[in-house]
Amino acid sequence: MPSLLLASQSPRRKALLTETGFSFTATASGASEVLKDSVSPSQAVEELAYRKAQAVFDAHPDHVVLGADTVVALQGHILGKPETKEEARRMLRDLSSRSHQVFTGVAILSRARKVVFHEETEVRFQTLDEKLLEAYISSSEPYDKAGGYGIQAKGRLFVQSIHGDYFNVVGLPICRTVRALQSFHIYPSI
Ligand SMILES: Cc1cn([C@H]2C[C@H](O)[C@@H](COP(=O)(O)OP(=O)(O)OP(=O)(O)O)O2)c(=O)[nH]c1=O
Repeated sequence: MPSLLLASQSPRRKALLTETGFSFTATASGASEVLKDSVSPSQAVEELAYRKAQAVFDAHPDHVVLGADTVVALQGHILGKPETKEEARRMLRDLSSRSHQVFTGVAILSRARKVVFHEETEVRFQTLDEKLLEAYISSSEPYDKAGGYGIQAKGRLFVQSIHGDYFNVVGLPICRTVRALQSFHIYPSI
């Protein structure tokens, strides 16, 4: 059976794959995440997922390599990870009382096949309570996450509704990923 390499150091992606029953080895890709400004959210996540997978595949061509990338998009504009408290505050205020889209791109590469796709989930935030917002941005949670929140943790306090694959928001669209991995003869154990 081919063995799976995850081109990611994201703790969420590792946990999602493990909980779903996959065995794999995780390795950092070191791929550049710089993109042209004109690129759309769906193009961005597919391109970055591909770069991450390709960087690891180049070093391990006998494996099946999976890369992924997640961004939040508000009215077509990409929100990455906030670097400062001010940036996190601004991002979360922008998301307040509105719907945004979470895009995750996935690339799976082997010698025999290449599969690249993205999944989109719509998330609506309730009107943010200023006290909760200040407490949230004073925690460490927003800073390694696209859009500055984590739906799987305290960030769920802001979420009014979601339409689409929940796991896509956390960082990996499990349903489509499982199907795609099957086409590489990689199956979860149950
Ligand atoms: C919106 C949202 C994003 N995120 C995370 C998923 C991704 O890990 C992160 C977006 O950053 P990515 O650049 O996609 O991934 P990463 O840097 O964490 O890991 P790697 O490049 O090694 O694969 O935001 C959540 O955990 N919860 C959420 O609700």
